[in-house]
Amino acid sequence: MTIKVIISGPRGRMGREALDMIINDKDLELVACIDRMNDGKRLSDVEGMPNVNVPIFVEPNQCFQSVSADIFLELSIPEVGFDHTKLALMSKIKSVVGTSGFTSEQIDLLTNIANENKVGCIIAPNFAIGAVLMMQFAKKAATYFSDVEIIEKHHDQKLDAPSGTAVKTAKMIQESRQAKRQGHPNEKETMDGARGADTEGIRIHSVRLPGLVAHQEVILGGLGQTLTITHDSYNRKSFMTGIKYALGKVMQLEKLVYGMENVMD
Ligand SMILES: NC(=O)C1=CN([C@@H]2O[C@H](COP(=O)(O)OP(=O)(O)OC[C@H]3O[C@@H](n4cnc5c(N)ncnc54)[C@H](O)[C@@H]3O)[C@@H](O)[C@H]2O)C=CC1
Ligand SMILES: O=C(O)C1=N[C@H](C(=O)O)C[C@H](O)C1
Repeated sequence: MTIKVIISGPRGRMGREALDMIINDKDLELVACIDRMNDGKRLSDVEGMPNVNVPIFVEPNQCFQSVSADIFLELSIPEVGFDHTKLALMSKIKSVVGTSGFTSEQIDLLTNIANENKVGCIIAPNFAIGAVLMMQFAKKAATYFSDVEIIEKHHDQKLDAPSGTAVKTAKMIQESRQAKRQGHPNEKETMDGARGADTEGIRIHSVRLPGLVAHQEVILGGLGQTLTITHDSYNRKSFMTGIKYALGKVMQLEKLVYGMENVMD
């Protein structure tokens, strides 16, 4: 039996790559798309899209009520991704969420909906295996180095800052160390933002430049030494193995899991 997938954001950079992955995988079947335009059209009617005869919906609820699907794959924009996921879970459709930029409160709300309805959901700040390992290594390193800063670097079309990966990395590091104010106690910013965003003392610096895809450095400092843990995604294929893995894993879940590290064997 194939796993039936609805994808949100099919014309985006991630959506387009995920469409190809799903279409070429014998275990997966694309059954519908949610987009901000082309309502009522078939995917095959849209220029530049693969020749697959599935419906496109602008209204997520109309899609969830009329299409039989196993999983909703959210890859659109932060502004709508939360509502889409909430509606999918309320319709008892398992969800895999790649879209970043959700607040902690939004993640808590989705967790409650998924867990109360016993519907599987994976929110993956980063699907790339190397990025997940980078976060785990950073968490481990922070048990020895309590001073740490994060530099995340992305393409200049990214809507949210800091990145979902940086936020999750900081959360994982916070599990290994006490909240700590870093730097000189009397330090002052003479230009706003010079020290980056502050999350329980961990500073996150966001770089946005054309030419970049998705990159992160976690720099840990100790007496006379630093340790830098780096991950680079050079293209969006780097995320596809993780998406395929999450689609398989979420089928076994009846609750929400935040982070791929929590479903990796
Ligand atoms: N978790 C992960 O490993 C990764 C997550 N991302 C995240 O995935 C999301 C998508 O990234 P990209 O593809 O680079 O962005 P993109 O800007 O290329 O694509 C977003 C797409 O969403 C569509 N969209 C806008 N409103 C919509 C609506 N109401 N319904 C359905 N679709 C709508 C846009 O038309 C666009 O085609 C971002 O939040 C990004 O941060 C990106 C790469 C990896
Ligand atoms: O927008 C992107 O491109 C990416 N977004 C995710 C994030 O916010 O961490 C994952 C990856 O970094 C690519």
